[in-house]
Amino acid sequence: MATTTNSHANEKTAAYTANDIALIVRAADFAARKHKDQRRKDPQQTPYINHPLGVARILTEEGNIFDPATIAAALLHDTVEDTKTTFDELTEHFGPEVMAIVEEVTDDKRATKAARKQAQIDKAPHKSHKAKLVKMADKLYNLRDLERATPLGWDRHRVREYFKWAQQVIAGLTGTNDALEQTLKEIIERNLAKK
Ligand SMILES: Nc1nc2c(ncn2[C@@H]2O[C@H](COP(=O)(O)OP(=O)(O)O)[C@@H](OP(=O)(O)OP(=O)(O)O)[C@H]2O)c(=O)[nH]1
Ligand SMILES: [Mn+2]
Repeated sequence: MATTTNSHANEKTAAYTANDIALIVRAADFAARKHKDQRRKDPQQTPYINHPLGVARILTEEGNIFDPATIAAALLHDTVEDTKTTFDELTEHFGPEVMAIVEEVTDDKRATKAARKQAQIDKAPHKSHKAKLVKMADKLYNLRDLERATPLGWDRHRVREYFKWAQQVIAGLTGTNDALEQTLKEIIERNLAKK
């Protein structure tokens, strides 16, 4: 575990502190307030906060990841990209490590959509271990969401293109977490096998 500051950070038996629990609850509360007026693109218009909460759950329950900074960053991962939150605010409330993970998974909204999509493919292999974990869980959540319900305005072609693009991004994230990689491989193969 060379990439974690606490060598037990991913073990369920590690001694977590009051500060660790407080950090995670603070992140969940902050994200809920920042995303409060946003909805997902599914026909039911699910509250947006379900997504960051689900990404964090994928890390704990499927990835066996319990590093507090990684879980806090998962909860906060779309706040800068999709709300008015700044990186300075994240540093102020959550410290430089959590901010830096969120920064690594935040697209540059000044770039065109095509450039952002290509940048995710190109930059994936160079991300830190913790950022790769958050990115894998983010993709897994979104692919499951696509399998469950087609976003408003999307057709089968667009769904398929998202699966193909996600496969390319994920190719650059491998060697990070076996369980998440296996689950991603299965959902992508199952969906790209569809006509
Ligand atoms: N599958 C799915 N995605 C939804 C839904 N509602 C919102 N999204 C978000 O839409 C983004 C994917 O849609 P795109 O058309 O590719 O991207 P865009 O929003 O930037 O235009 C994801 O952003 P992201 O989390 O930042 O990830 P990504 O852009 O890295 O894929 C995902 O979280 C939904 O109902 N289903
Ligand atoms: Mn996301």
